[in-house]
Amino acid sequence: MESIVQEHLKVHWEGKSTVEIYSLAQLLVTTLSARFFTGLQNNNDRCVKFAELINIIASGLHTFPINIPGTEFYRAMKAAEAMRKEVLLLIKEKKAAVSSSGAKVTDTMSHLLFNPDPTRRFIPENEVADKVMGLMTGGFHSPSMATSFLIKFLGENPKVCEKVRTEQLEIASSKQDGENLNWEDIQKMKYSWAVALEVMRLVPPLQGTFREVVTDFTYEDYTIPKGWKGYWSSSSTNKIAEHFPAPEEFDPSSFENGKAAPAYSNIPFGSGLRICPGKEYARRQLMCFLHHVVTRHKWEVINTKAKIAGGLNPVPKEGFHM
Ligand code: HEM
Repeated sequence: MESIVQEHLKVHWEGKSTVEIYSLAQLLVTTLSARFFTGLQNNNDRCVKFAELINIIASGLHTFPINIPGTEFYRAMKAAEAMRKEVLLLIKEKKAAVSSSGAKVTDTMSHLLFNPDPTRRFIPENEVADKVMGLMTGGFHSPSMATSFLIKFLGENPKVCEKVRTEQLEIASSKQDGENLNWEDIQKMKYSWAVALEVMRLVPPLQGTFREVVTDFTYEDYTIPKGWKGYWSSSSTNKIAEHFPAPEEFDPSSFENGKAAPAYSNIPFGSGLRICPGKEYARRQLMCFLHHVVTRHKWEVINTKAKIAGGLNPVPKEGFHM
């Protein structure tokens, strides 16, 4: 992960006077997903293509399912077809590489292809492609949003940024030259994580999603019958004044020194049985990027009044320029 993050910063940040963090974050998370979920590495062109396709697929996820030309859903279906072709090609290439050279298997796709499932069945290629696409799509918008907004808030709050930098420099100074960050280092990034939690509280990367009501219940005199669909919203749950006295203000101290918000009061990753399975991966990714960016670069936000489009994810339409 670290070598990909460092290479990304070298190519896209070093020596640049301005960067647009939103599209760069999309490219970074796709490059990481491509590496860990498919084994693809050192192939920027294919990652750029994946990022373009996933962007279209993700935009079609919460749209009305009318599959006719001109609709967002139609575009998403077309992008999903193209993506499936790409992933099936990667599967073919991987099988050829493994049978010709016995290449080492260190990614999710290989694991799914070359190991039987618990019922001793080998998973068909199409199903493997589905799972890989699900992971790459799930791991696209939310982590790239979180990364972009984290960088934006730090650019707008220099004192907080300086405190994050001090924490990260301390961790950097405890490492040997070239030594990778490990999970203990990530856990030491307490203030940095508090800042990330506060950013995701204010701007949840995923605004909410649906649940089916499994039993009749009454809430505030309304009876909700079994079978109805409910929508839970992190953007309103995270701003209840009882838990966050100034809910609209950016104040990382709410989570500082390991302070935890009461259960279910800050739910950027959802909660319960369907809580985001990529939560710890996302934390590692966010903290690893933050470590390297803050110890090498200083930035401020150019388009502080960037418009954010609502929807499934909050999208900065013109990006965030730093
Ligand atoms: C900052 C980063 C992320 C945030 C804020 C986030 C947020 C969420 C939220 C709110 C949900 C819905 C949970 C629920 O219904 O209770 C979810 C589900 C999901 N996330 Fe994430 N996510 C992030 C990163 C990732 C990553 C990196 C991956 C994949 C590697 C991922 C894969 C998924 C999947 C597959 C689901 C569906 C789980 C299910 O329905 O059982 N997410 N995520």
